[in-house]
Amino acid sequence: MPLEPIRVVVTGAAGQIAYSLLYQLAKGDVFGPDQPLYLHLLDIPVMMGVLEGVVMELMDCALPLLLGVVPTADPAEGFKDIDAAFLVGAMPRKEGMERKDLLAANVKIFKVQGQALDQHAKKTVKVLVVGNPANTNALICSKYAPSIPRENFSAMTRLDQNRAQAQLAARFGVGIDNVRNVIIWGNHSSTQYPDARFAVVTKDGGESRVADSAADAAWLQDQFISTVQKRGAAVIAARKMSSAMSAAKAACDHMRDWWLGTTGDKYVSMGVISDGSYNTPKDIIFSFPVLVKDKQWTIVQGLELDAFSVQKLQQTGQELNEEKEEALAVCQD
Ligand SMILES: NC(=O)c1ccc[n+]([C@@H]2O[C@H](COP(=O)([O-])OP(=O)(O)OC[C@H]3O[C@@H](n4cnc5c(N)ncnc54)[C@H](O)[C@@H]3O)[C@@H](O)[C@H]2O)c1
Ligand SMILES: O=C(O)CC[C@H](O)C(=O)O
Repeated sequence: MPLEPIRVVVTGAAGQIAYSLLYQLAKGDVFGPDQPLYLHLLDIPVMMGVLEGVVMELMDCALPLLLGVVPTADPAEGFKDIDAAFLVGAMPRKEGMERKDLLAANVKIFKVQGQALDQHAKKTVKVLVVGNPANTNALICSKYAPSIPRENFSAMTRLDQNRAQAQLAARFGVGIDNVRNVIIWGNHSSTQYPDARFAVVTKDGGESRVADSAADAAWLQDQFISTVQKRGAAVIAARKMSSAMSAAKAACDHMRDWWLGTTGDKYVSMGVISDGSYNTPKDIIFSFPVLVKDKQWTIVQGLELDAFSVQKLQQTGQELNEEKEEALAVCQD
């Protein structure tokens, strides 16, 4: 039986992340090689000319799964009957800015899009927020879409997870697939806590916990964490533009695992609504290790936190609480 087509929206569709993302979506990398889809491309009116070019290119890719494209500047049309949403459209930060400096500029976009999702999307829609500050934008989006379950909103920390996994693979001299269960806790910001204490490396046919390697202990606690925390800024400094290819790949990884499920005991990090697990503040979008089955995520429980980790989780949780307060104030203006 052929699968029913789905509708997927990408906002910021004329921007640089979308330029990498759309091809991967349209060729079946995320929803599966047999899943036909319609792509809704939302951007702002001034970008409609550029978007026309993107539509031409998608057509010229000649991809069998892509049944149609809906380019628009109207959120009502963009979010109509949507099954999955990639909310990318927002201003990226420039050199010297913190991601939270974007808050005032970007958070109102997510209020409007939350309202449009609430009115026009399917109630089962899975929403991935990429635009920064991603965690707080996701929270605001969910707040303004009260008819959609809060569990259906997530923020992207998969790029941080991929960065952490790549750092470990390079350090331990193994392929990327031979590293699993590194965790990103908290905010997609420089307070995030990349945690390798439970990460497992497969090498020469055996498995070992990276944390058991005494030779790497200082590196893990220091350079590893700061490299991952500051990687976005390092890319901006080098490229003079924020990460795009790797961000698009991470968005695909995030949504694919949410849509199709995780495998075995291999967990992934997603920014999701906090239920207070691991003593984190409730009702913020906090990145946790999760497992996914039947399109539902559950937070991995029972991981032991040492004093260092407790302090790191507190710090990033506090930043998210502060962002939340500021965002709520901006939305009331
Ligand atoms: N979570 C992450 O890991 C991660 C990684 C990389 C980038 N980002 C963030 O993703 C966002 C997009 O980055 P980019 O490099 O693609 O930026 P970009 O400037 O190339 O593209 C952004 C696009 O969004 C559009 N846009 C602006 N307001 C909009 C609105 N209200 N509705 C629809 N579209 C709108 C713009 O017109 C533009 O085409 C930034 O906020 C960036 O910081 C997040
Ligand atoms: O703002 C940034 O840090 C750059 C975009 C993105 O958040 C990233 O992690 O690469």
